[in-house]
Amino acid sequence: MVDATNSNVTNTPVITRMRVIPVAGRDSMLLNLCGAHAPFFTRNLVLLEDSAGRTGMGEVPGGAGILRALENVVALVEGTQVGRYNRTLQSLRTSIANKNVSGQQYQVTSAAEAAVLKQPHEINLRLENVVTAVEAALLDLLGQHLGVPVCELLGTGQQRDQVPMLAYLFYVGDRNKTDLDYLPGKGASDDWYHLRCEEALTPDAIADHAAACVARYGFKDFKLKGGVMRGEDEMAAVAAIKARFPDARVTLDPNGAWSLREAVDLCRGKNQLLAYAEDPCGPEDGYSGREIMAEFRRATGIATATNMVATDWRQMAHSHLLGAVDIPLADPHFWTMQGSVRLAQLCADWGLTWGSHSNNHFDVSLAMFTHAAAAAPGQITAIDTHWIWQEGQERLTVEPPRIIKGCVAVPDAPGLGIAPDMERIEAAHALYKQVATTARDDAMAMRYLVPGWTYNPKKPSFAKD
Ligand SMILES: O=C([O-])C(=O)C[C@H](O)[C@@H](O)C(=O)[O-]
Ligand SMILES: [Mg+2]
Repeated sequence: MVDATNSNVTNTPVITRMRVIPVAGRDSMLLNLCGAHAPFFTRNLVLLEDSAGRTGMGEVPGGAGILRALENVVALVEGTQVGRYNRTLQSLRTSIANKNVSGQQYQVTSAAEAAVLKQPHEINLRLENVVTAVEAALLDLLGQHLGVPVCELLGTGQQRDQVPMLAYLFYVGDRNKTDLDYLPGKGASDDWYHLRCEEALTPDAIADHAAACVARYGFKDFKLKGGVMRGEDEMAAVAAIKARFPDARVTLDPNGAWSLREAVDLCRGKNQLLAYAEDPCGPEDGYSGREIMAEFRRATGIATATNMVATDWRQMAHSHLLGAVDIPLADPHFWTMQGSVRLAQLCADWGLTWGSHSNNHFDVSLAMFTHAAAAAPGQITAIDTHWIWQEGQERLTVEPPRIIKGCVAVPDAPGLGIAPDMERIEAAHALYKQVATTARDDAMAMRYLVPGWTYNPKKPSFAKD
């Protein structure tokens, strides 16, 4: 019998250093139910160095809570073997679960998070964010050690060569009405790099954004962030996109801002317009978001997607019993890379469709999304990415994955297929130190457009009364 403790069977490289680096990047004035994105977003980066001289990378949402939790687990990661990554991740889970994290501050950056934080699942999400940052970097190192891409190490291995991404469109506020440090765009007036910094509040302007994205990235799928204008106006914007790109799959995500009645009235009979509806409604009148979404689905026959009401395994089980969600958006940042692929396997076997949610992110996360989606079996929906709002001006890697014809090609290179650009990382860290306290305060930015504005989860943020 082989002795599992024998050093001969555990001679993979050892983690010699774990660095946790909070970073910031620039953003446009994107509108959502929570307000308007401020000019900067933050992320937490993990860099793991091993005894073979390699570096592995992981990226997760920003915020002081995740940062502190990552710093607290450094001693559990340094000195461990790359090949024993599951053991290391398990020790992280145990350590974090045993700590009382409820007293820590968590930075709310989205309507989806705001809704989630009202529920006890807050702690799970944070735990998984912390685990994912280390998991991604460990898998990156293991892939490099074995000479295989990360997607080969997930689930039943690589399922596709190309990962479809969607054009994630937003209404954009007028940065000139603020004294905040938003960057102006560049290039020709119809180019995406220019348009993404300009006000876009009408269906025509949104369709122009869609066209500019198609010209630059070749997307075939679109998502409009709703919960901003009146529901009718947002549906008109979807219709404007569809009029320009009749074959496109388009969805709208008001982050549960509509009541069930409004959602049904807006969407019933609109199957030609909406490929699926993302969180059209949420909890109301004592019924859970899952129950209300199930009613919406029965009343309209339109498939539903969510990153709000089926965000962990327990919610997923209830959601499935109710038939509430067709497309769980299993963002690997809060499901973990392994967990997200596990959910994809379940989707393939149960007749559901896997997809992923996103938040503003850098190129490390783009690579993580790509590998998780590459390992997702069966039919998947084009995955969310905010990268189009950063691409061309932000990067932390030497050569970020590229979106071409609406897809990212799965890298053949070992690991995540990316390499850190330390100069860019140091610059993003220096920016973080300048802006961390105000980054992604969506209400603050919205108050420049609507004085005295406050968040109401059931009222579109920019709709006139
Ligand atoms: O699908 C979603 O709900 C999201 O992408 C959440 C994000 O935080 C989005 O609302 C945003 O970036 O404003
Ligand atoms: Mg969503």
